[in-house]
Amino acid sequence: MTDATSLQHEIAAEQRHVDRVYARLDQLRSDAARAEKDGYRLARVGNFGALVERDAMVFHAARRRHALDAEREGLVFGRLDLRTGAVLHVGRLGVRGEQSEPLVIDWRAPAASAFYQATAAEPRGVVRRRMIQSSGERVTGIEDDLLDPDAAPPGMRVVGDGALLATLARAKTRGMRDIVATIQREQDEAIRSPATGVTIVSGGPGTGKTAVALHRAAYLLYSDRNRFAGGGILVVGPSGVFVEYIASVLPSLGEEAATLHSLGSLVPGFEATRSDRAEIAAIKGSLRMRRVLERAARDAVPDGPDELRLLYRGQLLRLTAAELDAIRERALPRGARRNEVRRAGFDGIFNALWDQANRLGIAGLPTKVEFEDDLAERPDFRDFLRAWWPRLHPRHVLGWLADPQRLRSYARGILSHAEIRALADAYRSLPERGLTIADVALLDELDALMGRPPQPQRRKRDPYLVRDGIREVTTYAERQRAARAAAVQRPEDYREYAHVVVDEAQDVSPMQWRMLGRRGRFASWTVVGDPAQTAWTGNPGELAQARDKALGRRPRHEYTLTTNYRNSAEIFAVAAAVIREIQPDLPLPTAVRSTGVEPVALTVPAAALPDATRDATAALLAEVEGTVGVITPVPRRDEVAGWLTELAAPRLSVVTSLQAKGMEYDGVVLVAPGEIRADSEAGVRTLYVALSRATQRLTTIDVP
Ligand SMILES: Nc1ncnc2c1ncn2[C@@H]1O[C@H](COP(=O)(O)OP(=O)(O)OP(=O)(O)O)[C@@H](O)[C@H]1O
Repeated sequence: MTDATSLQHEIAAEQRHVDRVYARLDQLRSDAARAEKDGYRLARVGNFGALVERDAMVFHAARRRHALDAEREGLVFGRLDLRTGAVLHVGRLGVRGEQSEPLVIDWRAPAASAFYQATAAEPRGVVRRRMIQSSGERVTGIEDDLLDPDAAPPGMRVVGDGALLATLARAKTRGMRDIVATIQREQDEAIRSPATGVTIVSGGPGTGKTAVALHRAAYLLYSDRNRFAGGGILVVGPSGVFVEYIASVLPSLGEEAATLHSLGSLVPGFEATRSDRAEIAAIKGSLRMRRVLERAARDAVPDGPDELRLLYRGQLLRLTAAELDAIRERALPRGARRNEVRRAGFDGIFNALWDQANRLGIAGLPTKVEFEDDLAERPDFRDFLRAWWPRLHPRHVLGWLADPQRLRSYARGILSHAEIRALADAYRSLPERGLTIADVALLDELDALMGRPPQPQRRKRDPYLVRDGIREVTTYAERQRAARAAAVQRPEDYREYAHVVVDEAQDVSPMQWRMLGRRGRFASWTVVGDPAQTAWTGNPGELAQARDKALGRRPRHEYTLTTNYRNSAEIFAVAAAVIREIQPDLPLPTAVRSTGVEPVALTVPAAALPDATRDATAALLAEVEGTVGVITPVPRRDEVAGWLTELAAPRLSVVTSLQAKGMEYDGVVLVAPGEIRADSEAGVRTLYVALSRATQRLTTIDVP
């Protein structure tokens, strides 16, 4: 038999199995749909036992039907032939036949781990591992690894030459793809790391850290659904662009119980996308900001009343600015939260006025309680209290930093003069340009410092209320559904996640670690990053301290990934040379794929930059099938996007070097790399990130 007929023969054999799986799937799906309907019919029988039965039936049937639909595409992707003679198929979902025999094993199940873990050196009972590629329901290719030739039965065929490389070479869509069929051993170990404690995954560019983090979320949800779907999994990435890029992976793994956020969107109501320059980010991210904010959170409100004058029974009662400040400070001892102790402030005012009224010997003074009631009824007095101690939103207090005088008084002795000047400059544009990503962590800190204003008591949620007006929840299934809906719409400031995944962790500042820590107090963690790619130029000691505090004393499990699956070897060589300039001994991953195409490096006069960028972008759009990213220095993003309006296409993105973090494109045009390099102390590292985004083609265009 020739290689080609041998391959066709094997494909046909796998197709038979795959057909059987889909036929069974259709049967299960219609069973599930029928069970759902029957469940509802059972309700009419009306006895309690029938209702419980119906509940379970409807709930499981609906969930199952949903899973079957979501995972249909390319359901079966692997096969193991074991020494024992047994054959296992591995897929996105477990499917059993009519006699309960496993037709497909879920990739997350322990029995499937050999599919990812077995190697020729350590075959773990696997003789042949087969990857099955399909398009829809049709098997299109097979790639085999013979792991234990001595145990191979006569006639066992081995075909193909590398599913991984074939997959890697395929063009990308805008979103990240799931790698479930080709997870590599070292990645699998990190994915299946214990569910408790902190799992730390590091590795150079393109080693699959993000892919691992997302598959780990899916794995955790599978291994302990109650715990992780109940509490929820929070996945945090650096930017909105990045979160959009990875968002498609989790649902495609069948998991929707995860909440995705960027560091700029973690505080409800805010969606910051703007980055600060590195030296400003270093100030805003420093733990010293906590002390600056503490002072702000205790300060008098701008434009608040600076004295109180009140006529009471013909006598003037008066509190001066100094007296008002003293009352505020007494009512707000260190550690007290301003929004929560308003009442104490008001009591301070009543007491001071009462003492004064007594001192003045006002005729016919009523009891203290009546005196307070008298005052409380007066609109002018109520207006005073509201203006003097308003309920403050963190956004108001952060806004005070835009006033250089206030900023100076809060930061004196904490930040250096130069830092205060730089920060004042940066905050001058706050009213027009809005928050930056780094500001969001400061808002969160202020929120923690000031507390929530006491809210009017909400009416308790009626557990039997399904939706407006529909109160009849009689089934377990409906309650489950209602509970799940509630879980997805967790309260806005939900902070009790069961697991927190932090991607691009090298860029999380100390203040951002505090923000994350508040959301993961009861969580286990997966922290994924590459220190060589950091843009952080602040104090490294502070960073380690804040991170350790957020992660607590939980046991740590560390993994390092060593193969770069993204870049062609030619492209990674250029990126590697750049990082070697500052870290000659840094262990770098090995890029496994060679395209034979060298990156193009152009230098053009500044005036020619727009044309050169346009030409290079058009050329890459023609050369690659998938996405093209144009990466620019931060201040140039909009200008460069303006040059490219005629080329606008869904597969073309223009992003800053900071937004490019974690991203991947088939072709990359890097504009003005020299400016990125010179931008800050972290410039070389940011350039390293930008140079390692492309899978196939890279063109850099510098200006002299
Ligand atoms: N086992 C694998 N099979 C197929 N593709 C893979 C595998 N591992 C990683 N990849 C692909 O390699 C690319 C890089 O992966 P990913 O973005 O997760 O890397 P990373 O380590 O997070 O990179 P960076 O640090 O540069 O942001 C992605 O396209 C991913 O799908």
